[in-house]
Amino acid sequence: MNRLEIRELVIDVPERRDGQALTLSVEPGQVWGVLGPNGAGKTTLLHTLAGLRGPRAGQVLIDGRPLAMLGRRQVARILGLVFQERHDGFPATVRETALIGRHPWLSAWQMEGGEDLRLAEAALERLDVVHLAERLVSTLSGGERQRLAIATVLTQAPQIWLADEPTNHLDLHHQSAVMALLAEQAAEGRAVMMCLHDLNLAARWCDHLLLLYPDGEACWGPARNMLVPAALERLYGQRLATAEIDGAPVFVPVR
Ligand SMILES: Nc1ncnc2c1ncn2[C@@H]1O[C@H](COP(=O)(O)OP(=O)(O)OP(=O)(O)O)[C@@H](O)[C@H]1O
Repeated sequence: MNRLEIRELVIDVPERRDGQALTLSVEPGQVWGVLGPNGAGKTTLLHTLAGLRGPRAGQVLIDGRPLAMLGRRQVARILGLVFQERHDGFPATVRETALIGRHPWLSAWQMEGGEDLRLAEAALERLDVVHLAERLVSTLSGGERQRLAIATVLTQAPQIWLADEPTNHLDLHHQSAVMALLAEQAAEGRAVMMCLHDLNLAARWCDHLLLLYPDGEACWGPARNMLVPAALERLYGQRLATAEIDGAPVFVPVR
């Protein structure tokens, strides 16, 4: 089990003054949601946490060790990132793509073995794309691609999940299935942080929330403390009506 710690972190959003420094820990077993309007810096934060871009200030630590001091392979064995956007590099099938998740676990030139194939197959099955295993990725629909991206990270088997809008392109059933998968990952002792645009998915599935405001302001804490209608209305600049269904708050934008 690994914990992700953010210490006095100022993300580098181009052409924006320094935002509030973030200090928080994503503990094994926790599901964090990052909420904020377009351009608030959610993707920038996730990429900073994954070590893909540097912060303006502060540190990202895994189990107390600065991310910058860990090798890329070591990081890739611990931390998985579901990207918001993806581009086809070279023609590959769905199965070959899922198997890319095993690369951090293989030495240079080592072929994937039976256990790697088994993990990939199980992940494809779990994300409901196993029937597409032989298909070229370029032929997939948006939702099928999204499910493959998550299956690839599941094949990678990281202890820390960073997911950028994991429910993008998904129909209602697959949205629920993916949120249930991420909650299950946490219940098994992994740490999960995801960016979400859907407040209601966040309210139902996340136990902690980080609100990122477009001016760089931020607040974070247990979800029940963050799901305050006035704070959410200010976050999105949008009036909301609130109800409660199944014990979770539900927010609907109103005119
Ligand atoms: N290379 C760049 N040059 C200039 N501005 C950039 C660059 N990369 C990102 N930005 C800006 O940084 C801000 C934060 O972008 P980011 O993708 O992190 O936002 P986000 O909260 O994930 O948005 P969304 O909800 O639209 O996905 C945006 O205003 C974006 O236009």
